[in-house]
Amino acid sequence: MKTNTNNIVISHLCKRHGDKEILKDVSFEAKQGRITAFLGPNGAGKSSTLRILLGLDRSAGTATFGGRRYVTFDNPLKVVGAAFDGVGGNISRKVKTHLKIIAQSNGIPFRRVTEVLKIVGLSEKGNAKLGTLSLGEGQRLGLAAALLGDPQYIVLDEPTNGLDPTGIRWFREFIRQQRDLGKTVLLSSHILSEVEAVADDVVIINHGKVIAQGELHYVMKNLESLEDVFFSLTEEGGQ
Ligand SMILES: Nc1ncnc2c1ncn2[C@@H]1O[C@H](COP(=O)(O)OP(=O)(O)OP(=O)(O)O)[C@@H](O)[C@H]1O
Repeated sequence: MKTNTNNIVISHLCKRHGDKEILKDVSFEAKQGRITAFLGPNGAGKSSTLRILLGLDRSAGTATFGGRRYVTFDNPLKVVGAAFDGVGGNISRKVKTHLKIIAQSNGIPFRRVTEVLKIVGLSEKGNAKLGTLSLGEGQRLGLAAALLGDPQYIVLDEPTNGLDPTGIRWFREFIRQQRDLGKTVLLSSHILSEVEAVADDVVIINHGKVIAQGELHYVMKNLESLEDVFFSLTEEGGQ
């Protein structure tokens, strides 16, 4: 049987900040063609894990894309698309220019800028200045930047933060399309109900420790919602 290698594999991450152990042997996989939601309350360790995955921080253990660490890719944007909070960039710069600068520094043709603006529904905003974008438009621009290199892996930290109901609906449709294209999607959230509708698999982290993982319907068992799952697990000693 052919094994699928386009998975994100997080393996035995351990991390301390001073006396505080913030990641305690964190291990899980995000599989190709599936949406994996990485869930947990504020301060649980989600961003710390994603930062290590994206080579922005170090720790014991390994975090790889298809068996390779992020820092080993020559043109990472062509392999991994990531969006963390905020767009960054000069607020007086045009949306198109912002994306062109990212494209240029990653060997991506400019025509891709028009394509990604269309994918995220921002075609009309190409000449708008970054500083004039709404929160939701900024989120879409972050996604556009992540998609520039048509990456296999999509890693999004709190992608629905600040989106209104229309934006959340749009995002769900968008991320399902990416999954159906065969991408490996990992997204973090502390708002369980916002990812419940799209997640195939879930990983729940609390106090730096993975307390549950598996297919959404398996983890939810007979409970009504992920909120119920989360509270039942943490009340039973998820510390
Ligand atoms: N540089 C640092 N120095 C000290 N403590 C840190 C540092 N970075 C993170 N932490 C701590 O590590 C823990 C995990 O933080 P992290 O940002 O990974 O959580 P999170 O699950 O992403 O939370 P949120 O949903 O609020 O973004 C927190 O207790 C945080 O205070």
